[in-house]
Amino acid sequence: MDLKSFVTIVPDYPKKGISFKDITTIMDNGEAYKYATDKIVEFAKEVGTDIIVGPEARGFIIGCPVAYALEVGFAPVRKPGKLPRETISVEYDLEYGKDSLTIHNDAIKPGQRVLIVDDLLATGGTVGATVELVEKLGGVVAGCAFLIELSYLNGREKLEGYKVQSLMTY
Ligand SMILES: O=P(O)(O)OC[C@H]1O[C@H](OP(=O)(O)OP(=O)(O)O)[C@H](O)[C@@H]1O
Ligand SMILES: Nc1ncnc2[nH]cnc12
Repeated sequence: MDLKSFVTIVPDYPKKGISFKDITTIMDNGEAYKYATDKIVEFAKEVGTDIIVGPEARGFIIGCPVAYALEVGFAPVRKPGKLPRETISVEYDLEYGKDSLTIHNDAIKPGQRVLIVDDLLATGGTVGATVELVEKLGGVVAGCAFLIELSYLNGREKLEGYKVQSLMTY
């Protein structure tokens, strides 16, 4: 399947002046959504996965069906103040801004193999912070999977030494 044909490019994303890659047109097509999910499931099996971790909000949309298909758990990574129990947090840079991410401090068991899943790799700030959160809890990052990688932003440099899969590159 030509997954790229389901991505909608918004050339001048309002106010932020970036070329936005809209994945909602993958998700609202059952076949495309399943195809993308199945590809990440294959990668998850290859690297060995005990649990999926995904950053809000689009990481949930991609990560949860992968967890369901693998019959493993999903642990959410969220912006501060959203998770109800005790968390650990890490600061990170976005392509357009700065923020922190948090995870429940008991979400990952030490030694668990974690697949980090998100819709898109841009500067790598989000995934870099997510890797840090997982490792702080004693998890082993088995790999990182994305639908889209914006290679011109060099986010992969933040993932040196980790297994990375992107289904589409721009
Ligand atoms: O590699 P980076 O430069 O960190 O950018 C990638 C992140 O940016 C977007 O999320 P955003 O923070 O916009 O939140 P959203 O998923 O809630 O829209 C996207 O879903 C990734 O998580
Ligand atoms: N260019 C982009 N398109 C969609 N989501 C993004 N998140 C960060 N940069 C993005």
